[in-house]
Amino acid sequence: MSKIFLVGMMGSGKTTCAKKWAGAVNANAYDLDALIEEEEGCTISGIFAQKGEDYFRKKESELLRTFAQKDNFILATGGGAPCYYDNMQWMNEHGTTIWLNVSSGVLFSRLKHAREHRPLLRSLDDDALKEFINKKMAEREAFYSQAQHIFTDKEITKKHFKKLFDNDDK
Ligand SMILES: Nc1ncnc2c1ncn2[C@@H]1O[C@H](COP(=O)(O)OP(=O)(O)O)[C@@H](O)[C@H]1O
Ligand SMILES: O=C(O)C1=C[C@@H](OP(=O)(O)O)[C@@H](O)[C@H](O)C1
Ligand SMILES: [Mg+2]
Repeated sequence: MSKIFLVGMMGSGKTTCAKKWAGAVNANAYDLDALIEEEEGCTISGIFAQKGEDYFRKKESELLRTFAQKDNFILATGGGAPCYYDNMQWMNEHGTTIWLNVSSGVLFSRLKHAREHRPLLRSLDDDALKEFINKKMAEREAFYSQAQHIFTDKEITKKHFKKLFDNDDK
């Protein structure tokens, strides 16, 4: 049974990879941000604006814990999820964790075109975005590095992902 949690910075590809990789392990793809939006009937940006980040973090942690009752999934978490409450420890205790460890240059090139839906990035110009990425990576690395598996840029492929679980079929 696969219980897989993808963690990493905004723009590392968690949402994209969960969808692309789910089939490789016959699992269902979920996205924590999408589940929060569904439950709140509001976009992530709207939740941040109307209820604040603390409220969002609480919801995020609560919804994460509903995965204790699920099986056969690959969950794309939000970039901040491992860094609040004891979420990272919880994920490590309940499944397999993978850190998509993408370099800051690649994150910048992706995020500069994808600021709109990310409330923490919205108001940043290019220089401020670069600074934000470096600062957040430094702060969050202590959490992300607790993941059981670490994929660096070139390893972030379906083939590399599938290899991790090949033994499960035998
Ligand atoms: N392996 C990849 N190669 C190139 N672009 C990617 C890759 N993975 C994701 N992207 C792009 O990067 C952006 C952020 O991806 P997303 O999956 O939303 O990341 P996250 O959920 O980690 O924030 C999107 O525009 C997506 O199309
Ligand atoms: O890094 C963060 O604090 C956040 C990342 C976002 O998810 P993605 O990592 O999927 O962009 C989303 O949860 C929210 O905007 C906050
Ligand atoms: Mg995402």
